[in-house]
Amino acid sequence: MYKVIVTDAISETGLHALLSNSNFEVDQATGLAPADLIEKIKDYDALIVRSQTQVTREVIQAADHLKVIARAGVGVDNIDIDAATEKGVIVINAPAGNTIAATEHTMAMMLSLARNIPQAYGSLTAGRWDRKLYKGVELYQKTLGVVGMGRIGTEVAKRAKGFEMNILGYDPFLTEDRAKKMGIIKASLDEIAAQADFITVHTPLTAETRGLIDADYLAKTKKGVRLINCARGGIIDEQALVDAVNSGHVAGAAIDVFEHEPPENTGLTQNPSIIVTPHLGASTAEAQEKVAQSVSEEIVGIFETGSVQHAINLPHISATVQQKIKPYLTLSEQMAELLMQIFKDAPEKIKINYYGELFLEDTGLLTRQMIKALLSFYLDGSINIVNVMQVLKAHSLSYSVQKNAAHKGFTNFIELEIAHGDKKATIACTYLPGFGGRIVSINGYRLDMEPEKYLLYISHVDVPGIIGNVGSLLGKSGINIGSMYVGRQAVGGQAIMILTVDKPVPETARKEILSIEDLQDVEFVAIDVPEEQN
Ligand SMILES: NC(=O)C1=CN([C@@H]2O[C@H](COP(=O)(O)OP(=O)(O)OC[C@H]3O[C@@H](n4cnc5c(N)ncnc54)[C@H](O)[C@@H]3O)[C@@H](O)[C@H]2O)C=CC1
Ligand SMILES: O=C(O)CCC(=O)C(=O)O
Repeated sequence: MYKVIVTDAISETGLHALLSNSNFEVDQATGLAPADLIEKIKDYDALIVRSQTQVTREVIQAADHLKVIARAGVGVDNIDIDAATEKGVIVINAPAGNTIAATEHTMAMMLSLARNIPQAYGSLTAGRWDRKLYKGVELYQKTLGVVGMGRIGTEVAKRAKGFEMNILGYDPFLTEDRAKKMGIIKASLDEIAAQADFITVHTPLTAETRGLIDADYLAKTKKGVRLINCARGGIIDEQALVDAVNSGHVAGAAIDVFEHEPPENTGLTQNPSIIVTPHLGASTAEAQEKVAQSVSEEIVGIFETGSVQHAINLPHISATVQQKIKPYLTLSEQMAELLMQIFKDAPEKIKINYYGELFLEDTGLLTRQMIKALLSFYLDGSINIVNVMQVLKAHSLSYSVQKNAAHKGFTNFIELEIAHGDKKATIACTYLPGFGGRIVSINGYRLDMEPEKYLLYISHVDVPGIIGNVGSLLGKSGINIGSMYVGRQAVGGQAIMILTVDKPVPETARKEILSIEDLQDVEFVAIDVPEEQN
């Protein structure tokens, strides 16, 4: 049973995937004080938040079982991603569920700003009939600058075109071609400043975008410009905006998000030319259901099948690629576990070669899986595919990945090499559709071995009688041999023998086998084999 805690107001219908699954127990506890969250989080496997809950380093460090932090929305600036990655906790979000809601809120803010709707409403409801004061401007044929042409910026641009506005788009990833197809103009920030009547920002808040629209930038804008921020507080410098509005250079602003929430700057929130909403961009019934549904389904997937789609702290891998590399996920991990148990020394260098069709795929997850299996031999169980690269770096270990379209006789082939000083070991695997995974070589010896739970790895000189002697010693210890794989360099030369056995080989039996003449090494290997593979 996995325990999930939801600490912000989330759509109950959207949580259906979790609430209807008997493997999950869901507790809802909104408005927790930071100290209460630190106390409570200890018991939970997953945490779901919106933007209210601050998931700090202290919260993450206190979470003994936490595997997933899910943000039911886009921005993850309320979550300490570095702390989560260090602890091996996957952070996911729901990137697309509230795009339309935030887009429509931006349009509502732009129209309200153009026509002074909130101010006029306030005036009339206060008993005044003031038509002169609230004369507005049209959007028609005005120039709109969209800063950040991602999901929301793009949808805003599409809708603004419906109002027959001229659109200037700025985004490091916006190409001339895409701009042309959308019927907008790719522009620089300065071009937007010089030409735009309205500027709307739709970037995340990053070191680069904090204060992107500051006093210097505002000074470059057209007199009478109107600004909208439905993205993140801080992209437009609040005090610079207030000053520019009060000076009359900026005609007005519409702000949904603030540097501190709830906002502290009354010059901003009580300014007659600035309209404000309390972070309502994503607050529609539809968006809340979609984001809750997205994170719920993904949490079920992570715990039940290991599939991750919207991880912030893992490389993104599309569903199609996940499908293609799936057969290799367990196999590559088993191969690395096996190699470590016969190699024993901590690897100082790790080399991974992908051959065949895998050459074309994103193999980042397989690389992480193998390195995790190697390092887990010496490091504690807290290492996982989320934090493995950090652990690797912290131990100053190097790894390299090479890809080669050549097949090496198989459609796909993965080779793993580890080294400690001058000592080296290699292993390779392939996947045969219809037959399953196979280890096809160890230290240069060719094999055709199905990974099994318990193995005995023996290196010896190729002389008669070894197999019989090993078999009788195992029999004496009541250990049954399931199958046997042998490989040799030359008749009478170096050879290896791998036996699959039905139960663990006790250390006394291993030592007895090791004393057989012409036998150099005997290692008992236990690898993680899922039930369905047995
Ligand atoms: N007010 C609200 O309730 C909501 C706010 N948001 C916020 O809206 C923002 C945009 O969300 P999405 O469009 O879904 O994100 P997105 O990731 O699809 O788009 C962001 C775009 O910003 C661009 N960008 C990054 N740095 C930039 C820079 N320095 N200059 C120009 N462009 C830059 C990126 O290239 C990307 O195309 C986010 O901050 C998100 O947190 C999203 C939903 C609701
Ligand atoms: O959950 C919310 O209401 C805030 C949405 C938001 O800001 C986001 O998704 O980035």
